[in-house]
Amino acid sequence: MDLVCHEAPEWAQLQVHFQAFKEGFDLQQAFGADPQRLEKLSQQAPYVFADLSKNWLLENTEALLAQLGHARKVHALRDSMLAGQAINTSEGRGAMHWLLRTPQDGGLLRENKVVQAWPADMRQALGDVHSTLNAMLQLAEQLRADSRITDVVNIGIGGSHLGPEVVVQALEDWVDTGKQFHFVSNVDGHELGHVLRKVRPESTLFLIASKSFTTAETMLNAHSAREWFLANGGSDSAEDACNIDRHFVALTTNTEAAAAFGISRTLGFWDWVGGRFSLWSAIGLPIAIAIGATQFRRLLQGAHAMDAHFFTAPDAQNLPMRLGLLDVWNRNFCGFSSRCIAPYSHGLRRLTAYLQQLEMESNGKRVTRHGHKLEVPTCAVVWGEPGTNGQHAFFQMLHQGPDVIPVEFIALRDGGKYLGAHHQSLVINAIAQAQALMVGRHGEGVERDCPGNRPSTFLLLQSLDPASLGALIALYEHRVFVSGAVWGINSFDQWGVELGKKLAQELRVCQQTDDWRGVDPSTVSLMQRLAESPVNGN
Ligand SMILES: O=P(O)(O)OC[C@H]1O[C@H](O)[C@H](O)[C@@H](O)[C@@H]1O
Repeated sequence: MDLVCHEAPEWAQLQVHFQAFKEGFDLQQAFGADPQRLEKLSQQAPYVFADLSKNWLLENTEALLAQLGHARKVHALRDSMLAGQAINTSEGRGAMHWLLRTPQDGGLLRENKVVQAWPADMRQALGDVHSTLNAMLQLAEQLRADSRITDVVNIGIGGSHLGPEVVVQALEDWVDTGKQFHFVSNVDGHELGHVLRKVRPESTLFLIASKSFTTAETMLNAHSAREWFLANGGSDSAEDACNIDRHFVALTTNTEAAAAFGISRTLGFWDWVGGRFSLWSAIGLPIAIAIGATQFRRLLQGAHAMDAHFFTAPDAQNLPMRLGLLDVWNRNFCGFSSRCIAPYSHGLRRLTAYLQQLEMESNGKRVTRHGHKLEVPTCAVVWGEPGTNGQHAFFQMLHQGPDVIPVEFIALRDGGKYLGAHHQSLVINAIAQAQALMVGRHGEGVERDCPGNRPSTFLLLQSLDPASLGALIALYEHRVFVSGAVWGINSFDQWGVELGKKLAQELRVCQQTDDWRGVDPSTVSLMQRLAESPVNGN
């Protein structure tokens, strides 16, 4: 029987190792004691330079973590992922999002001999990936050239929203269509309503993005968008120029449901693409319309370079492996319950929201994939805001609060087309914050003193271009895989989110029948308050 993670002898070894930190570990002294510290704890991975040296790591911490990784069979699980095996055990599916960015001939995976010969089903899957990709990019180019379309409205939620939104925002300097992009996710009618106020049916393209094509929020928004379209001059007859066929496209694995909704143009994908890993699939259509086929392929190329790195680099130089193990170290041994993400980039302002789904929906679990209960914490809370804004808000707590919270800085070497002085100021602030967290301030009075010795990681991209962004996102995907594998959890399902959806449906039935049997008094009272009209604002 498989051991749960904390029963592994390597786990106990790391607990003993952590004792050294209790006896007083100081980051600045660690740099003094080892002139090679920076070199050992930093690396260049494809498109991403990473400096891990300001973390609570001793000379041999990473080696001990790598031993834990081996004991937890992280590499074997990685091989299973690569072989397309059903590592998403609770749903009986593979997790092959990496295949979505693999070139038709196997690219770097074949060059690096990761894949010698694809088995027939894998060849078939790769062929299907490329036919859909080609069809999607062709459609994207057609739509880009269609000057009658001025606005693209993506309706989707979770994985069918966050990835495309983050990428389109991040690559704003690469958006060259002259079209406006809108992302509607919330079932709160204000979001859709505010977009519909700005657009006209004859110049708007609606993308209905939903892997399942059953998600309540997306379906309600899609129905409302269609009603608005028909009520404002659009038609459901193919004979009219402004018709649903021309103005709605579905992005889904459930092509039948899309057809039943009345959308004939559908781009499909496969159940082995998890929602939060789907921006590389047909769900990426808004990205492809925004930046065009060539740049979309660059996004895939950057991610593929990171895939090949993850599948081939030795542990000591494998960035997703190092970061995934660092996450386990920080969470389980150092006891840090959250991690702050601070992208020093306006383009990456929604990256944290994206990572919250990627990390917390993947690894926010407390049983192993074999059904054993874990007695140790798993995924840290991921939170944050872009810098320098965060500095003028919650950074106070990072510097002087009683809890130690590791911070992850993400910065760009080249700031793009805007004023150099702005970019200099932005990046220098990021570097100075990482320095301040480490050195602290002492001897200036209790209120002013900052304890310092606070850990951080610094990720540096050359620029916010499609390939670098692809690599950055793939880095996070694989890092989450690594920590999930160490904890022994299935990082690819999300049963926890089902419960609230089911209860919302049940409450609707209670409300319709006015039958509240079995429902707790607090819930009943809230539901009844909803039904009452407010009196004097109370
Ligand atoms: O793409 P859809 O099927 O509409 O799903 C959208 C989202 O909703 C679900 O509740 C899941 O928590 C997410 O993983 C998913 O991305």
